[in-house]
Amino acid sequence: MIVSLVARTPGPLSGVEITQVSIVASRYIAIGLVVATYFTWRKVDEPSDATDAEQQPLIPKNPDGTPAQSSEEGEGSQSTTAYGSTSTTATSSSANSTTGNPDSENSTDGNKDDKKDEDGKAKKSDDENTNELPWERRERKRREEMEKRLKENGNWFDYAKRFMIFFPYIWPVNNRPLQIRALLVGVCLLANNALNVLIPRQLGIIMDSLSHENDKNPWVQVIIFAGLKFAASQAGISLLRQWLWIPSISNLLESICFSAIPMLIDMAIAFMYLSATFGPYEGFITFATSVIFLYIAGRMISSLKAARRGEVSAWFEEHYVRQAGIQGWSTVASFNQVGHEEDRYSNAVKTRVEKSQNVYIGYLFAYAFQYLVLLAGLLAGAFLAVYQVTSGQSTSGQFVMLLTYWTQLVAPLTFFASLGKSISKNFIHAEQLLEIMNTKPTVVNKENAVDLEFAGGTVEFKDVSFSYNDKKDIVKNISFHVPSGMTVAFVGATGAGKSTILKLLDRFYDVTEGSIKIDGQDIRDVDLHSLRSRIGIVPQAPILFNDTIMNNVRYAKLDATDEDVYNACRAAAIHEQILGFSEGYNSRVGERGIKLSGGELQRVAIARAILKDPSIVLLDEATSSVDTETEQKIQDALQALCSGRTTFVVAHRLSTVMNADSIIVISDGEIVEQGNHDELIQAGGKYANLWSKQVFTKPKDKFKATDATGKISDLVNDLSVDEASEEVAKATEATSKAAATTTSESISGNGAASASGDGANDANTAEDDSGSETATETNSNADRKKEV
Ligand SMILES: Nc1ncnc2c1ncn2[C@@H]1O[C@H](COP(=O)(O)OP(=O)(O)OP(=O)(O)O)[C@@H](O)[C@H]1O
Repeated sequence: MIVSLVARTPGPLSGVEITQVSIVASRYIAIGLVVATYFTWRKVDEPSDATDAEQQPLIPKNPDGTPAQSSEEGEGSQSTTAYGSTSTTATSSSANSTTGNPDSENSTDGNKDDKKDEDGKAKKSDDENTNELPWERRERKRREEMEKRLKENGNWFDYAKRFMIFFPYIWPVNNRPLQIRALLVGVCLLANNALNVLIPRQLGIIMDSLSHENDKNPWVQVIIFAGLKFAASQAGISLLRQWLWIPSISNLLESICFSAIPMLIDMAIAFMYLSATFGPYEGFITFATSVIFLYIAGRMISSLKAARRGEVSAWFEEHYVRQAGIQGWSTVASFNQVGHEEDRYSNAVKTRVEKSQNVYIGYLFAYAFQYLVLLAGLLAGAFLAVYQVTSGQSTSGQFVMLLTYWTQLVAPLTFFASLGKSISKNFIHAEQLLEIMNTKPTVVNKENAVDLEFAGGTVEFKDVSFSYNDKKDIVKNISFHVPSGMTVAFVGATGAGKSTILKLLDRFYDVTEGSIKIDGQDIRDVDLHSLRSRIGIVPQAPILFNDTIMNNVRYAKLDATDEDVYNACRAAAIHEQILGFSEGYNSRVGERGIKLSGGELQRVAIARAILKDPSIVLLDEATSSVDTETEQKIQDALQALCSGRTTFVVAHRLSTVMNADSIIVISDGEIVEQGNHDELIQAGGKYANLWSKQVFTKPKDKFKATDATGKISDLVNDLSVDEASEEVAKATEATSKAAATTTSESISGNGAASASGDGANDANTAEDDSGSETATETNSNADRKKEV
């Protein structure tokens, strides 16, 4: 077009030529807008570089690059015994001897660390955080950018602006080839716009050349027409565009970029071109028709928005009911509720279908009305053109061009109406996504949080209270100090808050009051990633992904070799069993690990923790579902895992925690007793009470053992015969002592009396938590701040 304008004979520009120049100008403006938008957004993200994220292993390394173990072993080995070992004297003395000192030491450490933190903060700017991998930095920046944008106001502009937070997810950030493709796609779209006007124009030229209204060669004009049609066909620019845009990024973006924007450009061109050819009235009619059409389409869409929202929620409800039924199939089957579930699902489907039908009917009426508007516009435009042709102001070829152009214009307009529907649908879905993205996590990194500086793993809980929902305190003002490498066990009634304490340490939740410190650093001040990379947890109910066993175990350390995984599984006493599965390590475990037994699930979780090689170990009922023999094997592995590392164990089976360096008895969120096994048995309080119940069989127990030796007939726990006899003797002695002191001691004696009564006299009596707790609580409140 430019070439033909340059090559033309000099003279004033005709209306058509002015239009052509305008078209070219509008294209460049459009390209300019696209480029400007790109550069505005580009500031949000870092440019890619050779050391880019995607090329790096996903597993973060220790800051010092050394294996976690090496830095801790020195300290841990001083006073440490393995999990399950019984260096009680050393432990308690070391623990007790530091009752005052570590506090002061820690506070000094804390001050030092605080200072260090401040220095660190001053030294390191955000971008200079050398411990941060490029992909982490980019993620963080995106998050920050997103947070900035998440400001909700009521007007339309802000509503649209809120969706800009999706931009980094739909634009190929840091992918230069894809960005170039996107720009080429823009060029293709503009070429399509040009073709939309050139084809009808060419048709008019052919008509005029045939009727000798111009002196052009009709043969050549037909060839040019064929060339333009080819370019506009599925084999032309459209094919090129689709090839360039194979990586589809999002429906919404495609709809806007490939349909809405080109259509707006088409409208602008049509207005200018028809004004130049038939005069301003024709252009005005076209413009007015388009605007009225789009206005009505917009109104219809917004009036149907509520119905669409209803349809989307019905769709989600249907999906939820189906998923819940499938996931809980065993509950459904065992409670004979298949019929109930079928009804629930069919009701959900019925509701969704009804809502869909309402929306569909609404759209049908909207389309019909929009069609009438278009028809009225065409009629008005055609009447005006007919008048101009009959009055000699225009040629018949131009009339043909008008009709053809109108048809071409109607197609994108009608498409735009349906596009409005899909855009509105996408926005409604995007709203739901926005809601999720707007939900702030309860635990987040503090601004400029620094990495945890690990120095052995000393853990301190200071006046910690916590509640899940502000209504009831689950953990109440607890304090204890655990020197590095020690093993601490939490025991107590179900629901007492034991698991919650472990979750607080792993910072799944932040404490409501008080503080938790690791090596003198408040865990709220350290980077969450650096904290969790130090902690390995075996949860009470481990959840596996619906993937192979190999991938599930490897999840703890994505770059672990197969051999590493085998070793971890061997240590967790599950290797042989996995080999026995039909596809060995490649067997899939099903949704949440449903295809594994409870014991297998726990052992896979233990293998995962072993593979992670953490510095602090949290075992929450880690072996509750395995049989005694297997547990014995796992204990060896756990012993190796916990050796030299600060370990927290929650267990109901007391035989698994009796060798811990310190045992803390929790009742209703409070520490009611603490000490090692012997001390607690001697104290004859709640622990002795629990112990005696686990050691003795109940007199009325119809499963009382009747083996040949008869020696172990009184034992119900999983201790060896010798151990058991010894423990029974100890327990009996302790409980008798406690009973003897009952009469003379008023406060601590209540607990002892309860233990004695329960344990020695009536082992079958149901556990009287409240009775014995009052006394022991009072007694142990004074000791609450005692160190482990
Ligand atoms: N996410 C949560 N939201 C609200 N309450 C919770 C949540 N998790 C646990 N709780 C409540 O907190 C209390 C303590 O739970 P926790 O799991 O810590 O007990 P526990 O001593 O470990 O019990 P168990 O021995 O049965 O595992 C319980 O009453 C429980 O209902």
